[in-house]
Amino acid sequence: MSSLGRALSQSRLSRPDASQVQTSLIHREEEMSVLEVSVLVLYTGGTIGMVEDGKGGLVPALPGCFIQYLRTIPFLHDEKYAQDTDLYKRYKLPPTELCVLPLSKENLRVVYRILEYNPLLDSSNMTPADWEKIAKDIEKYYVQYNGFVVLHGTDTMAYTSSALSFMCENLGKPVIVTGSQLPIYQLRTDGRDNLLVALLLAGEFNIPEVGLYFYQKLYRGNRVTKVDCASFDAFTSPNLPPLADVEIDIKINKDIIWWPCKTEKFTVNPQLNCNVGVLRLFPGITNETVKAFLQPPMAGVILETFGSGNAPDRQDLMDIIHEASVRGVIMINCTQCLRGSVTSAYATGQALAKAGVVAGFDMTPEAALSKLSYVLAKQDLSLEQKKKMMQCSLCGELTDDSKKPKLSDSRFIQDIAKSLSINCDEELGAIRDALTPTLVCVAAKAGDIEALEALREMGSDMITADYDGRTPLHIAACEGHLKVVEYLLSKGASVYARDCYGETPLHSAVHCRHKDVVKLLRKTGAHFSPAEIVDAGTKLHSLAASGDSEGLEIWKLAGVDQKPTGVNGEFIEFTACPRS
Ligand SMILES: NC(=O)C[C@H](N)C(=O)O
Repeated sequence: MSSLGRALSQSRLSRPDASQVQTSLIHREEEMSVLEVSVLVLYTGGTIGMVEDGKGGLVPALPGCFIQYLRTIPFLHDEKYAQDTDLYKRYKLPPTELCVLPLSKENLRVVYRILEYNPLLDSSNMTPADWEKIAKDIEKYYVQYNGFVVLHGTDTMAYTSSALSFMCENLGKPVIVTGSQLPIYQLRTDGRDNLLVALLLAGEFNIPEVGLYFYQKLYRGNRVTKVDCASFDAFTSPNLPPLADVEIDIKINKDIIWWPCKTEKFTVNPQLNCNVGVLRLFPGITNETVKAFLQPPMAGVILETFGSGNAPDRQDLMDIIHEASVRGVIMINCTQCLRGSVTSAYATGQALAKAGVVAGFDMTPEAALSKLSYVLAKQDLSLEQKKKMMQCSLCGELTDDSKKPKLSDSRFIQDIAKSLSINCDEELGAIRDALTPTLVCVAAKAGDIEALEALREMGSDMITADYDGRTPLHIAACEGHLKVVEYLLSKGASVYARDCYGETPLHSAVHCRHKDVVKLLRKTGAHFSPAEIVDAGTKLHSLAASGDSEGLEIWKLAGVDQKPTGVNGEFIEFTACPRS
Protein backbone atom coordinates (compact mmCIF):
# COMPACT_ATOMS: atom_id res chain seq x y z
CA MET A 1 0.00 0.00 0.00
CA SER A 2 1.32 3.48 -0.83
CA SER A 3 2.04 6.03 1.87
CA LEU A 4 -1.05 7.88 0.67
CA GLY A 5 -3.09 4.71 1.01
CA ARG A 6 -1.75 3.91 4.48
CA ALA A 7 -2.39 7.39 5.75
CA LEU A 8 -5.90 7.36 4.38
CA SER A 9 -6.79 4.03 5.86
CA GLN A 10 -5.92 5.48 9.26
CA SER A 11 -8.43 8.26 8.76
CA ARG A 12 -11.26 8.33 11.25
CA LEU A 13 -13.66 10.35 9.18
CA SER A 14 -16.08 8.74 6.80
CA ARG A 15 -15.66 9.48 3.10
CA PRO A 16 -18.04 10.02 0.24
CA ASP A 17 -18.32 7.53 -2.57
CA ALA A 18 -14.61 7.59 -3.26
CA SER A 19 -15.03 6.82 -6.94
CA GLN A 20 -16.43 10.33 -7.21
CA VAL A 21 -13.44 11.96 -5.62
CA GLN A 22 -10.22 13.01 -7.23
CA THR A 23 -7.45 13.79 -4.84
CA SER A 24 -3.93 14.99 -5.10
CA LEU A 25 -2.29 15.69 -1.79
CA ILE A 26 -2.67 14.68 1.79
CA HIS A 27 -2.16 16.57 5.01
CA ARG A 28 -2.70 15.88 8.66
CA GLU A 29 -5.24 18.06 10.35
CA GLU A 30 -5.89 17.61 14.05
CA GLU A 31 -4.63 14.06 13.89
CA MET A 32 -6.76 13.21 10.89
CA SER A 33 -5.65 12.74 7.31
CA VAL A 34 -7.15 15.24 4.91
CA LEU A 35 -7.26 15.12 1.16
CA GLU A 36 -6.70 18.24 -0.88
CA VAL A 37 -8.32 18.63 -4.27
CA SER A 38 -7.43 21.46 -6.61
CA VAL A 39 -9.76 23.56 -8.73
CA LEU A 40 -8.93 26.29 -11.21
CA VAL A 41 -11.41 29.18 -11.33
CA LEU A 42 -11.50 31.10 -14.61
CA TYR A 43 -13.08 34.41 -13.66
CA THR A 44 -14.33 36.00 -16.89
CA GLY A 45 -16.69 38.66 -15.48
CA GLY A 46 -20.45 38.93 -14.97
CA THR A 47 -22.63 40.39 -12.23
CA ILE A 48 -21.03 38.19 -9.58
CA GLY A 49 -18.05 40.55 -9.42
CA MET A 50 -19.73 43.84 -10.35
CA VAL A 51 -20.06 47.08 -8.40
CA GLU A 52 -22.13 50.25 -8.91
CA ASP A 53 -20.44 52.66 -11.32
CA GLY A 54 -21.93 55.71 -9.56
CA LYS A 55 -24.30 56.39 -12.46
CA GLY A 56 -26.81 53.71 -11.52
CA GLY A 57 -25.21 50.92 -13.60
CA LEU A 58 -23.24 47.81 -12.69
CA VAL A 59 -19.69 47.35 -14.01
CA PRO A 60 -16.91 44.85 -13.23
CA ALA A 61 -14.93 45.84 -10.12
CA LEU A 62 -11.26 46.77 -10.37
CA PRO A 63 -8.73 43.99 -11.04
CA GLY A 64 -7.85 41.96 -7.94
CA CYS A 65 -10.89 43.11 -5.89
CA PHE A 66 -12.77 39.86 -6.31
CA ILE A 67 -10.21 37.52 -4.74
CA GLN A 68 -9.36 40.09 -2.10
CA TYR A 69 -13.01 40.01 -1.06
CA LEU A 70 -13.31 36.20 -1.16
CA ARG A 71 -10.37 35.94 1.22
CA THR A 72 -12.36 37.84 3.85
CA ILE A 73 -15.26 35.34 3.84
CA PRO A 74 -14.55 32.49 6.28
CA PHE A 75 -16.54 29.88 4.35
CA LEU A 76 -14.71 30.72 1.13
CA HIS A 77 -11.19 30.92 2.54
CA ASP A 78 -9.41 29.44 5.58
CA GLU A 79 -6.26 31.50 6.09
CA LYS A 80 -5.23 29.59 9.22
CA TYR A 81 -5.06 26.33 7.28
CA ALA A 82 -3.15 28.10 4.50
CA GLN A 83 -0.57 29.36 6.99
CA ASP A 84 -0.35 26.13 9.02
CA THR A 85 0.27 23.99 5.95
CA ASP A 86 2.49 26.38 3.96
CA LEU A 87 -0.13 26.39 1.23
CA TYR A 88 1.29 29.24 -0.87
CA LYS A 89 4.74 27.74 -0.85
CA ARG A 90 3.53 24.27 -1.67
CA TYR A 91 1.46 25.49 -4.62
CA LYS A 92 4.06 28.09 -5.60
CA LEU A 93 1.30 30.71 -5.89
CA PRO A 94 0.80 34.05 -4.13
CA PRO A 95 -2.14 34.79 -1.78
CA THR A 96 -3.47 37.10 -4.49
CA GLU A 97 -4.34 34.00 -6.53
CA LEU A 98 -4.87 31.14 -4.09
CA CYS A 99 -7.65 30.30 -1.60
CA VAL A 100 -8.69 27.20 0.30
CA LEU A 101 -12.17 26.21 1.48
CA PRO A 102 -12.76 25.05 5.04
CA LEU A 103 -12.85 21.30 5.59
CA SER A 104 -15.89 19.75 3.90
CA LYS A 105 -18.22 17.16 5.39
CA GLU A 106 -16.37 14.57 3.32
CA ASN A 107 -13.05 15.48 4.95
CA LEU A 108 -11.76 17.19 1.82
CA ARG A 109 -10.15 20.57 1.26
CA VAL A 110 -10.79 22.34 -2.04
CA VAL A 111 -7.75 24.47 -2.85
CA TYR A 112 -8.64 26.90 -5.62
CA ARG A 113 -6.70 29.25 -7.78
CA ILE A 114 -8.41 32.24 -9.36
CA LEU A 115 -7.27 33.26 -12.81
CA GLU A 116 -8.80 36.67 -13.39
CA TYR A 117 -9.39 37.68 -17.02
CA ASN A 118 -8.48 41.09 -18.29
CA PRO A 119 -10.72 42.82 -19.14
CA LEU A 120 -13.54 41.38 -17.06
CA LEU A 121 -16.65 41.32 -19.24
CA ASP A 122 -20.37 41.71 -18.99
CA SER A 123 -21.32 38.49 -20.79
CA SER A 124 -23.36 40.47 -23.33
CA ASN A 125 -20.00 41.63 -24.69
CA MET A 126 -18.61 38.12 -25.10
CA THR A 127 -17.90 36.57 -28.48
CA PRO A 128 -16.78 33.15 -29.74
CA ALA A 129 -13.20 34.40 -29.29
CA ASP A 130 -13.87 34.47 -25.53
CA TRP A 131 -15.21 30.89 -25.60
CA GLU A 132 -12.00 29.93 -27.36
CA LYS A 133 -9.87 31.58 -24.68
CA ILE A 134 -11.74 29.77 -21.88
CA ALA A 135 -11.46 26.41 -23.68
CA LYS A 136 -7.74 26.93 -24.30
CA ASP A 137 -7.14 27.80 -20.64
CA ILE A 138 -8.89 24.60 -19.59
CA GLU A 139 -6.61 22.72 -21.97
CA LYS A 140 -3.50 24.51 -20.71
CA TYR A 141 -4.16 23.65 -17.05
CA TYR A 142 -6.02 20.35 -17.55
CA VAL A 143 -3.40 18.08 -16.02
CA GLN A 144 -2.76 20.30 -13.01
CA TYR A 145 -6.28 20.54 -11.60
CA ASN A 146 -9.01 18.12 -10.57
CA GLY A 147 -11.76 20.36 -11.88
CA PHE A 148 -12.61 23.79 -13.29
CA VAL A 149 -15.08 26.54 -12.45
CA VAL A 150 -15.90 29.24 -15.00
CA LEU A 151 -17.31 32.42 -13.44
CA HIS A 152 -19.41 34.12 -16.07
CA GLY A 153 -22.27 36.55 -16.56
CA THR A 154 -25.70 34.96 -16.80
CA ASP A 155 -26.95 36.73 -19.93
CA THR A 156 -25.01 34.59 -22.40
CA MET A 157 -23.96 31.83 -20.02
CA ALA A 158 -26.05 29.18 -21.82
CA TYR A 159 -24.24 29.96 -25.11
CA THR A 160 -20.81 29.68 -23.47
CA SER A 161 -21.60 26.46 -21.59
CA SER A 162 -23.03 24.94 -24.78
CA ALA A 163 -20.02 25.99 -26.87
CA LEU A 164 -17.55 24.71 -24.25
CA SER A 165 -19.29 21.33 -24.18
CA PHE A 166 -18.54 20.87 -27.89
CA MET A 167 -15.06 22.42 -27.92
CA CYS A 168 -13.83 20.32 -24.99
CA GLU A 169 -13.64 16.93 -26.70
CA ASN A 170 -13.31 13.75 -24.58
CA LEU A 171 -13.63 15.73 -21.38
CA GLY A 172 -12.90 13.62 -18.30
CA LYS A 173 -13.07 16.23 -15.52
CA PRO A 174 -15.80 18.61 -14.31
CA VAL A 175 -16.10 22.07 -15.82
CA ILE A 176 -18.75 23.98 -13.85
CA VAL A 177 -19.98 27.30 -15.22
CA THR A 178 -21.68 29.62 -12.74
CA GLY A 179 -22.30 33.25 -11.84
CA SER A 180 -25.00 35.17 -10.04
CA GLN A 181 -27.92 37.53 -10.32
CA LEU A 182 -26.66 39.89 -7.61
CA PRO A 183 -23.05 40.94 -6.97
CA ILE A 184 -21.14 38.88 -4.42
CA TYR A 185 -20.45 42.08 -2.43
CA GLN A 186 -24.14 42.59 -1.65
CA LEU A 187 -25.82 41.30 1.49
CA ARG A 188 -28.54 39.28 -0.26
CA THR A 189 -26.43 37.77 -3.00
CA ASP A 190 -26.76 34.38 -4.67
CA GLY A 191 -23.10 34.62 -5.70
CA ARG A 192 -21.49 33.27 -2.54
CA ASP A 193 -23.61 30.12 -2.58
CA ASN A 194 -23.30 29.51 -6.31
CA LEU A 195 -19.51 29.87 -6.13
CA LEU A 196 -19.16 27.64 -3.08
CA VAL A 197 -21.24 24.79 -4.50
CA ALA A 198 -19.59 25.05 -7.93
CA LEU A 199 -16.20 24.66 -6.21
CA LEU A 200 -17.39 21.60 -4.30
CA LEU A 201 -18.91 20.04 -7.44
CA ALA A 202 -15.76 20.66 -9.46
CA GLY A 203 -13.44 19.39 -6.74
CA GLU A 204 -15.23 16.55 -5.05
CA PHE A 205 -17.25 14.85 -7.77
CA ASN A 206 -16.29 13.00 -10.88
CA ILE A 207 -18.74 14.55 -13.33
CA PRO A 208 -16.94 14.60 -16.70
CA GLU A 209 -19.16 17.26 -18.23
CA VAL A 210 -19.49 20.96 -18.83
CA GLY A 211 -22.21 21.72 -16.29
CA LEU A 212 -24.01 24.92 -15.36
CA TYR A 213 -24.68 25.34 -11.65
CA PHE A 214 -27.36 27.78 -10.54
CA TYR A 215 -29.73 28.01 -7.60
CA GLN A 216 -29.33 24.50 -6.18
CA LYS A 217 -29.26 22.66 -9.49
CA LEU A 218 -26.45 21.41 -11.66
CA TYR A 219 -27.59 21.26 -15.26
CA ARG A 220 -25.90 19.89 -18.36
CA GLY A 221 -24.33 22.98 -19.93
CA ASN A 222 -25.77 22.39 -23.39
CA ARG A 223 -29.34 21.85 -22.13
CA VAL A 224 -29.93 25.16 -20.40
CA THR A 225 -31.57 28.41 -21.24
CA LYS A 226 -31.95 31.60 -19.22
CA VAL A 227 -35.64 32.03 -18.43
CA ASP A 228 -35.78 34.67 -15.72
CA CYS A 229 -33.90 37.93 -15.35
CA ALA A 230 -35.51 38.84 -12.02
CA SER A 231 -35.19 35.63 -10.04
CA PHE A 232 -32.31 33.75 -8.43
CA ASP A 233 -33.76 30.69 -10.17
CA ALA A 234 -32.69 32.05 -13.55
CA PHE A 235 -32.07 28.91 -15.63
CA THR A 236 -33.99 25.88 -16.69
CA SER A 237 -33.16 22.70 -18.52
CA PRO A 238 -36.46 22.03 -20.25
CA ASN A 239 -35.73 18.65 -21.78
CA LEU A 240 -33.35 17.00 -19.34
CA PRO A 241 -33.55 16.68 -15.53
CA PRO A 242 -30.67 18.24 -13.55
CA LEU A 243 -27.41 16.30 -13.26
CA ALA A 244 -27.45 17.06 -9.55
CA ASP A 245 -29.85 18.44 -6.96
CA VAL A 246 -28.13 20.36 -4.20
CA GLU A 247 -30.22 20.17 -1.06
CA ILE A 248 -29.16 18.94 2.39
CA ASP A 249 -27.26 16.27 0.45
CA ILE A 250 -25.82 16.64 -3.02
CA LYS A 251 -27.72 14.07 -5.07
CA ILE A 252 -26.01 13.16 -8.34
CA ASN A 253 -28.29 11.78 -11.03
CA LYS A 254 -25.81 9.15 -12.19
CA ASP A 255 -28.11 7.68 -14.81
CA ILE A 256 -27.98 10.78 -16.98
CA ILE A 257 -24.34 11.79 -16.67
CA TRP A 258 -22.59 11.74 -20.03
CA TRP A 259 -19.66 9.40 -19.47
CA PRO A 260 -16.96 9.62 -22.15
CA CYS A 261 -16.92 6.42 -24.18
CA LYS A 262 -13.74 6.72 -26.23
CA THR A 263 -10.17 5.71 -25.54
CA GLU A 264 -9.03 9.18 -26.57
CA LYS A 265 -7.37 11.97 -24.67
CA PHE A 266 -8.99 15.26 -23.82
CA THR A 267 -8.39 17.91 -26.48
CA VAL A 268 -9.78 21.32 -27.24
CA ASN A 269 -11.04 21.98 -30.73
CA PRO A 270 -11.26 25.76 -30.88
CA GLN A 271 -12.30 26.16 -34.52
CA LEU A 272 -15.73 27.73 -34.97
CA ASN A 273 -17.52 29.04 -38.05
CA CYS A 274 -19.11 32.36 -37.14
CA ASN A 275 -21.31 32.62 -40.24
CA VAL A 276 -24.30 31.23 -38.41
CA GLY A 277 -27.59 32.74 -37.25
CA VAL A 278 -30.97 32.16 -35.65
CA LEU A 279 -34.13 33.04 -37.56
CA ARG A 280 -37.33 33.00 -35.53
CA LEU A 281 -40.35 32.50 -37.76
CA PHE A 282 -43.52 34.47 -37.08
CA PRO A 283 -46.93 34.55 -38.72
CA GLY A 284 -46.64 36.66 -41.85
CA ILE A 285 -42.82 36.60 -42.15
CA THR A 286 -42.06 37.76 -45.68
CA ASN A 287 -40.16 35.79 -48.29
CA GLU A 288 -37.80 38.77 -48.66
CA THR A 289 -36.81 38.58 -44.97
CA VAL A 290 -36.06 34.86 -45.19
CA LYS A 291 -34.23 35.24 -48.50
CA ALA A 292 -32.07 38.09 -47.19
CA PHE A 293 -31.19 36.12 -44.06
CA LEU A 294 -30.01 33.10 -46.05
CA GLN A 295 -27.64 35.04 -48.32
CA PRO A 296 -23.85 34.35 -48.32
CA PRO A 297 -21.72 34.31 -46.28
CA MET A 298 -24.37 32.64 -44.11
CA ALA A 299 -23.31 28.99 -43.77
CA GLY A 300 -25.75 27.69 -41.18
CA VAL A 301 -29.07 28.77 -39.72
CA ILE A 302 -31.20 27.66 -36.78
CA LEU A 303 -34.81 28.02 -37.89
CA GLU A 304 -36.98 28.54 -34.83
CA THR A 305 -40.28 27.05 -35.91
CA PHE A 306 -43.77 26.72 -34.46
CA GLY A 307 -44.84 23.84 -32.19
CA SER A 308 -43.24 20.53 -33.05
CA GLY A 309 -41.30 21.95 -35.99
CA ASN A 310 -43.83 23.60 -38.27
CA ALA A 311 -43.56 26.50 -40.71
CA PRO A 312 -46.11 28.24 -42.96
CA ASP A 313 -46.79 25.81 -45.78
CA ARG A 314 -46.10 28.30 -48.61
CA GLN A 315 -44.46 26.89 -51.70
CA ASP A 316 -42.60 30.14 -52.51
CA LEU A 317 -41.10 30.13 -48.98
CA MET A 318 -40.14 26.45 -49.30
CA ASP A 319 -38.47 27.22 -52.66
CA ILE A 320 -36.28 29.88 -51.01
CA ILE A 321 -35.29 27.45 -48.26
CA HIS A 322 -34.63 24.67 -50.74
CA GLU A 323 -32.47 26.94 -52.88
CA ALA A 324 -30.33 27.81 -49.82
CA SER A 325 -30.02 24.12 -48.93
CA VAL A 326 -28.83 23.31 -52.46
CA ARG A 327 -26.23 26.10 -52.09
CA GLY A 328 -24.91 24.21 -49.02
CA VAL A 329 -26.46 26.25 -46.20
CA ILE A 330 -27.21 23.89 -43.29
CA MET A 331 -30.57 24.70 -41.68
CA ILE A 332 -31.62 23.15 -38.38
CA ASN A 333 -35.23 22.96 -37.27
CA CYS A 334 -35.66 23.87 -33.57
CA THR A 335 -38.95 24.58 -31.86
CA GLN A 336 -39.91 27.95 -30.38
CA CYS A 337 -41.53 26.03 -27.53
CA LEU A 338 -39.53 25.84 -24.35
CA ARG A 339 -40.17 22.11 -23.92
CA GLY A 340 -40.50 19.24 -26.38
CA SER A 341 -38.94 18.04 -29.59
CA VAL A 342 -39.21 18.60 -33.34
CA THR A 343 -41.11 15.69 -34.89
CA SER A 344 -42.54 14.86 -38.30
CA ALA A 345 -46.13 14.77 -36.97
CA TYR A 346 -47.49 17.53 -39.25
CA ALA A 347 -47.43 18.10 -43.01
CA THR A 348 -46.18 21.65 -42.35
CA GLY A 349 -43.09 20.21 -40.66
CA GLN A 350 -42.57 17.56 -43.31
CA ALA A 351 -42.47 20.26 -45.98
CA LEU A 352 -39.45 21.84 -44.25
CA ALA A 353 -37.68 18.48 -44.16
CA LYS A 354 -38.38 18.06 -47.88
CA ALA A 355 -36.89 21.49 -48.52
CA GLY A 356 -33.65 20.30 -46.88
CA VAL A 357 -34.04 21.45 -43.25
CA VAL A 358 -32.54 19.05 -40.72
CA ALA A 359 -34.41 18.18 -37.48
CA GLY A 360 -32.76 19.54 -34.35
CA PHE A 361 -34.95 17.38 -32.07
CA ASP A 362 -35.01 18.83 -28.54
CA MET A 363 -31.86 20.96 -28.71
CA THR A 364 -32.09 24.42 -27.22
CA PRO A 365 -31.40 27.20 -29.75
CA GLU A 366 -28.23 28.03 -27.76
CA ALA A 367 -26.92 24.48 -28.08
CA ALA A 368 -28.00 24.16 -31.71
CA LEU A 369 -26.29 27.42 -32.69
CA SER A 370 -22.97 26.70 -31.00
CA LYS A 371 -23.01 23.10 -32.25
CA LEU A 372 -23.65 24.27 -35.81
CA SER A 373 -20.79 26.72 -35.53
CA TYR A 374 -18.51 23.91 -34.28
CA VAL A 375 -19.64 21.32 -36.85
CA LEU A 376 -19.38 23.75 -39.79
CA ALA A 377 -15.74 24.42 -38.90
CA LYS A 378 -14.81 20.73 -39.35
CA GLN A 379 -13.03 20.91 -42.67
CA ASP A 380 -12.49 17.19 -43.09
CA LEU A 381 -16.24 16.42 -43.16
CA SER A 382 -18.55 16.49 -46.18
CA LEU A 383 -21.80 18.46 -46.11
CA GLU A 384 -23.78 15.25 -45.60
CA GLN A 385 -21.52 14.18 -42.72
CA LYS A 386 -21.99 17.58 -41.08
CA LYS A 387 -25.78 17.28 -41.36
CA LYS A 388 -25.62 13.80 -39.85
CA MET A 389 -23.45 15.04 -37.00
CA MET A 390 -26.03 17.74 -36.23
CA GLN A 391 -28.60 14.99 -35.68
CA CYS A 392 -26.39 12.85 -33.41
CA SER A 393 -25.84 13.52 -29.76
CA LEU A 394 -22.16 14.51 -29.39
CA CYS A 395 -22.22 15.15 -25.65
CA GLY A 396 -25.81 14.74 -24.54
CA GLU A 397 -27.23 17.87 -26.19
CA LEU A 398 -30.19 16.05 -27.74
CA THR A 399 -32.33 13.12 -26.72
CA ASP A 400 -31.77 9.85 -28.47
CA ASP A 401 -34.14 7.50 -26.65
CA SER A 402 -33.24 4.50 -28.77
CA LYS A 403 -29.87 4.14 -27.01
CA LYS A 404 -31.09 4.05 -23.45
CA PRO A 405 -31.54 0.55 -21.95
CA LYS A 406 -34.86 0.34 -20.17
CA LEU A 407 -35.05 -1.18 -16.71
CA SER A 408 -38.35 -2.79 -17.56
CA ASP A 409 -36.65 -4.70 -20.42
CA SER A 410 -34.35 -6.58 -18.07
CA ARG A 411 -35.51 -10.17 -17.42
CA PHE A 412 -33.22 -10.48 -14.38
CA ILE A 413 -34.56 -7.35 -12.69
CA GLN A 414 -38.11 -8.26 -13.69
CA ASP A 415 -37.84 -11.72 -12.11
CA ILE A 416 -36.54 -10.30 -8.85
CA ALA A 417 -39.21 -7.60 -8.93
CA LYS A 418 -41.91 -10.22 -9.44
CA SER A 419 -40.75 -12.34 -6.52
CA LEU A 420 -40.75 -9.24 -4.32
CA SER A 421 -44.06 -7.94 -5.75
CA ILE A 422 -42.47 -4.70 -6.88
CA ASN A 423 -43.68 -2.86 -9.91
CA CYS A 424 -42.75 0.79 -9.65
CA ASP A 425 -39.74 2.11 -11.55
CA GLU A 426 -38.18 3.69 -8.50
CA GLU A 427 -38.07 0.38 -6.63
CA LEU A 428 -36.78 -1.43 -9.71
CA GLY A 429 -33.98 1.15 -9.84
CA ALA A 430 -33.22 0.58 -6.17
CA ILE A 431 -32.89 -3.19 -6.72
CA ARG A 432 -30.60 -2.64 -9.66
CA ASP A 433 -28.46 -0.15 -7.73
CA ALA A 434 -28.11 -2.53 -4.78
CA LEU A 435 -27.26 -5.65 -6.75
CA THR A 436 -25.33 -4.78 -9.82
CA PRO A 437 -22.18 -2.87 -8.70
CA THR A 438 -20.82 -5.97 -6.96
CA LEU A 439 -21.70 -8.20 -9.91
CA VAL A 440 -19.96 -5.80 -12.33
CA CYS A 441 -16.81 -5.82 -10.18
CA VAL A 442 -16.84 -9.63 -10.00
CA ALA A 443 -17.21 -9.87 -13.79
CA ALA A 444 -14.37 -7.35 -14.26
CA LYS A 445 -12.11 -9.43 -12.01
CA ALA A 446 -12.96 -12.59 -13.92
CA GLY A 447 -12.29 -10.82 -17.24
CA ASP A 448 -15.77 -11.82 -18.41
CA ILE A 449 -16.93 -9.33 -21.06
CA GLU A 450 -20.07 -11.32 -21.86
CA ALA A 451 -21.21 -11.05 -18.25
CA LEU A 452 -20.41 -7.34 -18.25
CA GLU A 453 -22.45 -6.85 -21.40
CA ALA A 454 -25.39 -8.78 -19.90
CA LEU A 455 -25.23 -6.61 -16.79
CA ARG A 456 -25.08 -3.45 -18.87
CA GLU A 457 -28.12 -4.53 -20.87
CA MET A 458 -30.06 -4.83 -17.64
CA GLY A 459 -29.31 -1.18 -16.98
CA SER A 460 -26.27 -1.31 -14.70
CA ASP A 461 -23.52 1.20 -15.23
CA MET A 462 -19.86 0.32 -15.59
CA ILE A 463 -18.66 3.00 -13.21
CA THR A 464 -20.07 2.39 -9.76
CA ALA A 465 -17.43 1.52 -7.18
CA ASP A 466 -17.42 -1.23 -4.56
CA TYR A 467 -17.24 -0.60 -0.79
CA ASP A 468 -13.54 0.30 -1.13
CA GLY A 469 -14.26 2.84 -3.82
CA ARG A 470 -12.66 0.57 -6.41
CA THR A 471 -14.39 0.79 -9.76
CA PRO A 472 -14.59 -2.09 -12.27
CA LEU A 473 -11.81 -0.26 -14.17
CA HIS A 474 -9.47 -0.36 -11.12
CA ILE A 475 -10.10 -4.09 -10.83
CA ALA A 476 -9.59 -4.90 -14.52
CA ALA A 477 -6.44 -2.72 -14.60
CA CYS A 478 -5.08 -4.54 -11.57
CA GLU A 479 -5.79 -7.95 -13.12
CA GLY A 480 -4.28 -6.89 -16.44
CA HIS A 481 -7.42 -7.69 -18.46
CA LEU A 482 -6.67 -5.44 -21.40
CA LYS A 483 -9.83 -6.31 -23.35
CA VAL A 484 -12.00 -5.64 -20.29
CA VAL A 485 -10.24 -2.32 -19.71
CA GLU A 486 -10.93 -1.42 -23.33
CA TYR A 487 -14.57 -2.48 -22.98
CA LEU A 488 -15.10 -0.52 -19.76
CA LEU A 489 -13.56 2.61 -21.26
CA SER A 490 -15.90 2.31 -24.23
CA LYS A 491 -18.82 2.22 -21.80
CA GLY A 492 -17.93 5.36 -19.88
CA ALA A 493 -15.53 4.20 -17.14
CA SER A 494 -13.43 7.10 -15.87
CA VAL A 495 -9.63 7.00 -15.82
CA TYR A 496 -9.80 9.67 -13.08
CA ALA A 497 -11.84 7.64 -10.55
CA ARG A 498 -10.05 7.28 -7.20
CA ASP A 499 -10.55 4.52 -4.68
CA CYS A 500 -10.61 5.20 -0.95
CA TYR A 501 -6.81 5.10 -0.89
CA GLY A 502 -6.71 7.89 -3.44
CA GLU A 503 -5.51 5.58 -6.22
CA THR A 504 -6.58 5.64 -9.88
CA PRO A 505 -6.72 2.70 -12.33
CA LEU A 506 -3.34 3.96 -13.58
CA HIS A 507 -1.84 3.36 -10.13
CA SER A 508 -3.33 -0.16 -10.17
CA ALA A 509 -1.88 -0.99 -13.59
CA VAL A 510 1.55 0.41 -12.61
CA HIS A 511 1.69 -1.45 -9.30
CA CYS A 512 0.63 -4.71 -10.96
CA ARG A 513 3.00 -4.04 -13.88
CA HIS A 514 0.60 -4.39 -16.79
CA LYS A 515 2.36 -2.48 -19.53
CA ASP A 516 -0.39 -2.69 -22.18
CA VAL A 517 -3.01 -1.52 -19.72
CA VAL A 518 -0.78 1.40 -18.68
CA LYS A 519 -0.39 2.36 -22.35
CA LEU A 520 -4.14 2.21 -23.00
CA LEU A 521 -4.98 4.25 -19.89
CA ARG A 522 -2.40 6.87 -20.87
CA LYS A 523 -3.84 7.00 -24.39
CA THR A 524 -7.22 7.72 -22.80
CA GLY A 525 -5.78 10.65 -20.87
CA ALA A 526 -4.86 9.08 -17.50
CA HIS A 527 -2.08 10.93 -15.71
CA PHE A 528 -0.57 11.36 -12.28
CA SER A 529 -0.98 14.72 -10.60
CA PRO A 530 2.10 16.98 -10.33
CA ALA A 531 2.28 16.14 -6.59
CA GLU A 532 2.12 12.40 -7.28
CA ILE A 533 4.93 12.70 -9.82
CA VAL A 534 7.10 14.31 -7.17
CA ASP A 535 6.10 11.60 -4.66
CA ALA A 536 6.99 8.89 -7.18
CA GLY A 537 10.63 9.95 -6.75
CA THR A 538 11.06 7.72 -3.69
CA LYS A 539 9.65 4.74 -5.53
CA LEU A 540 11.96 5.36 -8.49
CA HIS A 541 14.93 5.60 -6.12
CA SER A 542 14.24 2.20 -4.67
CA LEU A 543 13.58 0.64 -8.10
CA ALA A 544 16.84 2.09 -9.42
CA ALA A 545 18.73 0.92 -6.33
CA SER A 546 17.45 -2.62 -6.69
CA GLY A 547 18.28 -2.77 -10.39
CA ASP A 548 14.64 -3.14 -11.39
CA SER A 549 14.65 -1.82 -14.95
CA GLU A 550 11.22 -3.32 -15.72
CA GLY A 551 9.73 -1.37 -12.81
CA LEU A 552 11.39 1.83 -14.00
CA GLU A 553 10.06 1.26 -17.51
CA ILE A 554 6.48 0.92 -16.25
CA TRP A 555 6.71 4.25 -14.43
CA LYS A 556 8.12 5.85 -17.53
CA LEU A 557 5.22 4.48 -19.60
CA ALA A 558 2.91 5.94 -16.96
CA GLY A 559 4.33 9.39 -17.60
CA VAL A 560 6.85 9.65 -14.77
CA ASP A 561 9.87 10.10 -16.94
CA GLN A 562 11.02 13.44 -15.70
CA LYS A 563 13.84 13.62 -13.24
CA PRO A 564 12.60 14.78 -9.85
CA THR A 565 15.02 16.55 -7.61
CA GLY A 566 16.78 15.01 -4.64
CA VAL A 567 16.75 16.37 -1.09
CA ASN A 568 19.32 19.01 -1.95
CA GLY A 569 17.60 20.01 -5.16
CA GLU A 570 19.96 18.06 -7.39
CA PHE A 571 18.63 16.16 -10.40
CA ILE A 572 18.62 12.41 -10.06
CA GLU A 573 19.16 10.11 -12.99
CA PHE A 574 16.92 7.08 -12.63
CA THR A 575 18.73 4.23 -14.28
CA ALA A 576 18.70 0.84 -12.69
CA CYS A 577 21.87 -0.18 -10.81
CA PRO A 578 23.11 -3.56 -12.03
CA ARG A 579 21.92 -6.35 -9.73
CA SER A 580 24.73 -7.90 -7.75
N1 LIG B 1 -26.43 38.35 -13.98
C1 LIG B 1 -25.52 38.68 -14.87
O1 LIG B 1 -24.42 38.22 -14.79
C2 LIG B 1 -25.94 39.60 -16.00
C3 LIG B 1 -24.82 40.38 -16.64
N2 LIG B 1 -25.34 41.39 -17.51
C4 LIG B 1 -23.90 39.48 -17.46
O2 LIG B 1 -24.37 38.64 -18.16
O3 LIG B 1 -22.70 39.68 -17.44
